[in-house]
Amino acid sequence: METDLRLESSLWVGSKRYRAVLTGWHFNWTEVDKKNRDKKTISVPVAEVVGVEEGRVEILPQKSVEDKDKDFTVFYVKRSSSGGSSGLLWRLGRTQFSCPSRVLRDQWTKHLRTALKTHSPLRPHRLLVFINPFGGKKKGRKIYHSLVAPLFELAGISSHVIVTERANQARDHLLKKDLTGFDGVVCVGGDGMFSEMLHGLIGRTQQEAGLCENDPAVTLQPCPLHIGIIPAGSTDCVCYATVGVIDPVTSALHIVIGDSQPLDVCSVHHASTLVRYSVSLVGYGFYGDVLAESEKHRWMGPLRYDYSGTMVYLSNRSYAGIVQYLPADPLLSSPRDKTRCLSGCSVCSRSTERLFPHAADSGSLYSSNLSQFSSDSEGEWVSVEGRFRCVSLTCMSSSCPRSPLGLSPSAHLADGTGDLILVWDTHPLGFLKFLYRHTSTQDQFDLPFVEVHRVKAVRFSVPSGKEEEAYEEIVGQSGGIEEEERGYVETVSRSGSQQHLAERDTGRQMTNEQKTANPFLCGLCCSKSPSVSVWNCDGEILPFTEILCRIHGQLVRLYARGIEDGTAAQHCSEERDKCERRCILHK
Ligand SMILES: CCCCCCCCCCCCC/C=C/[C@@H](O)[C@H](CO)NC(=O)CCCCCCCCCCCCCCC
Ligand SMILES: Nc1ncnc2c1ncn2[C@@H]1O[C@H](COP(=O)(O)OP(=O)(O)OP(=O)(O)O)[C@@H](O)[C@H]1O
Ligand SMILES: [Ca+2]
Repeated sequence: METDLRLESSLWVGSKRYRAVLTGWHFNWTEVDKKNRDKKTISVPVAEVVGVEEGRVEILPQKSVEDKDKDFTVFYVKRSSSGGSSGLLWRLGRTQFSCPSRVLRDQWTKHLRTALKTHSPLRPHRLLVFINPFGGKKKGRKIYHSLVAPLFELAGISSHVIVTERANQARDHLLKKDLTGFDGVVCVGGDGMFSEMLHGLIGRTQQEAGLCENDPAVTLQPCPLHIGIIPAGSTDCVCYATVGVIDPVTSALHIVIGDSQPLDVCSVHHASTLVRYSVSLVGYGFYGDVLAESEKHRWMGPLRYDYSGTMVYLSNRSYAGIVQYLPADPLLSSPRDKTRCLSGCSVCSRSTERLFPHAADSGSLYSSNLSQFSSDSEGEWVSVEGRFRCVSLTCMSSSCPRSPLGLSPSAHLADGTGDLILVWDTHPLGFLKFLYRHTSTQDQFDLPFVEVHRVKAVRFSVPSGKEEEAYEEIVGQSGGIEEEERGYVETVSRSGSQQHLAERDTGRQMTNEQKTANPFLCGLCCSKSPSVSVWNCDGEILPFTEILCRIHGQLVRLYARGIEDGTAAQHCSEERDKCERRCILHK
């Protein structure tokens, strides 16, 4: 195959002559000039070629073709530094080549297109795109049509575009409508839109596999369709943590070339019922309170989090809780090992083999009880009880512009584990120090009141008496809660089985239980500190306090490749054949 695809000839770019070579994996061109003594070569991996067109072609600001019959144009991924973000920006590179004859031109275009098909098997041909017209600065439509659609067209991708008219439309579409022929789904929006893709695709996949999502012990079926995220929200944490930059063109190029990044997902259950899925944060205490408070100030836009964060910090709260966790195998990795999960991470690659040892035979999908979450090398459930400033569980680093290394800088995107961060009650300055360290490279876990554990599952409950106490507080303040306010949990009938999914618009519809759990919504400045907080699940308030979380390794796949480290990318371009994508030591 390799030798079949090899092509070598002289080509011209402008007035300069080049020696161009296409091997199976790379397309290189080197200027044939005595002055080019160190033989500087431009080398593009075939997997990063976006498209090949006959003639001299431009696509921006609009497509134009000058049909010179000895010319062809190659479009490819070009990297540039992102100035501050952790990853690299991708741009569309373009080179117009001239051949000595039309026959040779046709040979080049044919060989390049065959190489693309052979070496990029996951490139999408047909995509289902959902645009949230109200996400972020309400620029979703413009971003898609001006920056993304031209790239899809260039790459020969046909897309079916749906501009949403209501919340959960995209999720419902993925759950119920015909998805035949699509290779992937794309959301143009923020974390909330991504969450709709997540719930729609996971739900649909389990429904088709006949699996019950409510049972935390069931091994869920990984989703066959890839998810692409075009960031256009006010919070784009999932995009930032999986690509390293928030940039629609970079994300569109990852989609076009069919990059594939598996992602761990956490299922959150209450009383044998699935409540939600999460990829970035399941947080109680501080992060729950910030979210609850911020719902009242939506008009402030993204600033509402800083305002609410300050208000909640000043209210100086801590909460009693019992946290039980199932540790992951400590021999595989540690949340304090100072590594970072980067593109091609070896910890995640090894996890793929561990998580799917017999990918071919789909043996036993069920395990009968929670103890079977763990293998022999992993420990037993550990239980701790006390007062916490916050309890956070994250499946990945959860890096974002506000915190460039994230909640857990050494967490992995696809290792089948999550990091549980316990911040015990402490004095206000200590807690401020903890928060502040998220904004720099200082280790937020190197504090005496902070613990971090790599886990596979977590249970949370409040010591007996606390929930009743909280209920008394609310009833005392509000004069009681009306019965008709019940009905927060939506019942969805799927393939004959009744499943409960918590409705998304939590700030607007709440049960008694949630009101009980959320005294914040009754005013921040209560005379007495509340006994219970709420859970923040990827930006949604959960209607329950007692939950069980389980991490499902590599349940979904994104059109991404993890964060590319600047120095590693340089190394790759110089020594591509030897380049091993890996986790490198952080700092
Ligand atoms: C002194 C500076 C401290 C800065 C502390 C920065 C910590 C930043 C940690 C960011 C963690 C993001 C986790 C991702 C969650 C997403 O799945 C979710 C959906 O988009 N976003 C949120 O829930 C939105 C949650 C947003 C939480 C923001 C918290 C901001 C706290 C500001 C505290 C200021 C204290 C000042 C005291 C004088
Ligand atoms: N047409 C629509 N009308 C109203 N809400 C919608 C619509 N389409 C999607 N949504 C909902 O809007 C929510 C927020 O959208 P998204 O995440 O794209 O933007 P965002 O600006 O980052 O969000 P947030 O306001 O939560 O920060 C999503 O949870 C989604 O369910
Ligand atoms: Ca993980």
